[in-house]
Amino acid sequence: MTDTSPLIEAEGLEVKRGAHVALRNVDFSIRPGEIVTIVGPNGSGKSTLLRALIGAIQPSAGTIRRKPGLRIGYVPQSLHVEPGLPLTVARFLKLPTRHSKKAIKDALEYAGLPDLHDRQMSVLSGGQFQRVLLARALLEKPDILMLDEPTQGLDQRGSAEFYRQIEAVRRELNCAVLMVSHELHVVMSASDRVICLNGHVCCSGTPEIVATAPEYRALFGTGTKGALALYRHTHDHAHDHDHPQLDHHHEDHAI
Ligand SMILES: Nc1ncnc2c1ncn2[C@@H]1O[C@H](COP(=O)(O)OP(=O)(O)OP(=O)(O)O)[C@@H](O)[C@H]1O
Repeated sequence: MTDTSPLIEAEGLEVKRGAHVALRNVDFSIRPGEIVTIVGPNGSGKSTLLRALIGAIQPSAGTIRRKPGLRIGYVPQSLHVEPGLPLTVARFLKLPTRHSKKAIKDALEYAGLPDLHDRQMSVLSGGQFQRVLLARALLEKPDILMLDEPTQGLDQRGSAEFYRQIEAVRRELNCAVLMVSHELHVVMSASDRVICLNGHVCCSGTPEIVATAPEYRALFGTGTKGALALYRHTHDHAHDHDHPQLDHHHEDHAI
């Protein structure tokens, strides 16, 4: 039988950054194959939550349980690569752990970059660079992929394409996805569950439930309504089998 127990589970999490309490009383869990998105205003603790779940920051209270042997693929917001440094994509992907040529080729393919092997890192476009970071995370064969605002600096189309790639990766590799994003309209409709954070969990649930929650509206207003519907109209065919809980017949009601 498939094991659907949570990959990571946090209870009563409190995380301090210096004297500042960045997170308090946060409960969280993610199951195999789920796409969960964290939204919230600047400084609401989104990156802090991801870093605590990875184990990069110690919580000051509460517990985090990771499934034994859990493999996490982490895609950071950005990464500085010395511009003058001659470094091909393939070599970059071998740092710091060596991987076989085949593994690198597969990872680039999953990330949507089959031909970029020998390209210099310094000449990549923003979208290509983020996909290389995605390929690097995929090399770890993650049970869960964590992305911290991975489309910063990409234009709207570039980020929509990036998120579609993430959905394709999830389908093919069957990994869970936990991401932080500001692009509510794109990301919320692609998620199974959305968590709205503001130092604590304001509200959480399916994109529809969160978009209509008063706590969410107090933070973001109702401005995502049109964009959320628009994205659905454009992409609902591709998403139907992935998100059976999304009912496309009710797009006109007030979300
Ligand atoms: N090293 C640190 N020392 C002190 N305070 C910190 C540190 N890192 C983060 N903080 C504070 O913790 C809070 C949460 O920061 P975090 O980066 O998690 O927010 P975020 O929701 O990811 O923000 P953004 O959307 O702007 O990226 C912020 O108020 C921030 O100023």
